[in-house]
Amino acid sequence: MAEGDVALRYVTADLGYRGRAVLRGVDFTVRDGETLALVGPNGAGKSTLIKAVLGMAEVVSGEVVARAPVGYVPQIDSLDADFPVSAADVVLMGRYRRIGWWRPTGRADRAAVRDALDRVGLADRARVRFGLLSGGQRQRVLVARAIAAEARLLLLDEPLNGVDATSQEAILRALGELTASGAALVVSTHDLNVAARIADQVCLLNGRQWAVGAPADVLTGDVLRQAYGGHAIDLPGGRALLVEP
Ligand SMILES: Nc1ncnc2c1ncn2[C@@H]1O[C@H](COP(=O)(O)OP(=O)(O)OP(=O)(O)O)[C@@H](O)[C@H]1O
Repeated sequence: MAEGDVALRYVTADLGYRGRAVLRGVDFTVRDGETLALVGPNGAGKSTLIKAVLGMAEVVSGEVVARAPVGYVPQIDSLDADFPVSAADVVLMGRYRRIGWWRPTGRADRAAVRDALDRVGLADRARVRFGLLSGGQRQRVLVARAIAAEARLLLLDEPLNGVDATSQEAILRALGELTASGAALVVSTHDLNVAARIADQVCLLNGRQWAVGAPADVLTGDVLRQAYGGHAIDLPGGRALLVEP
């Protein structure tokens, strides 16, 4: 298979806040049609790596080059669920970059919203208030918003965190369709089984980039033991590993 165009590249990047790096040595490339999974313990720097693309964290040194337009799916608990809008309204926000928020929405926008909700299995929830949906359904709406935006590079921060099994499968199916259509994805996850299942590359973080490569090369006991000092982790294939500090 021919290699896709570069969608995202980190070049020996140190990332952080107010001039202080919290994550060092990030160095990888994601191409069209590829999924890169970000894994690592709490506080490893997964969100920071994603936020550096969006200008929400600082590139202290090195370089981060992303191809626009970028879609971002934030952690669900960072949102105000009482927001008085419907699921369809939230998805429509993904179109604002294209139509300008002050312009009336057209038929094509409404069709794009319906299609995006359908792709995450929520076509029948379009008019339901966002805050009345379950956590998993809200997460699916946010994925639909990124789909409606027609972004070619999507950054998803823990999209499966606290999500029920039905929503998890709907989200993973939608992500698979996005990469099949040529989008590049970066997905952070605590779940190494999910990483092994969806990723072409896995990037293992803990304050610095410990490893990046094919899942079979990165998700090994030896590599994980080094990066996750003092944590119990679930390995792909249902095995568990207790890591001594
Ligand atoms: N706005 C901020 N200002 C300063 N430091 C921050 C800020 N946000 C995060 N950090 C610090 O950066 C480090 C990495 O945090 P980050 O949220 O990127 O990790 P994470 O891997 O996403 O963690 P989690 O899995 O718990 O969400 C942590 O030490 C955190 O305290």
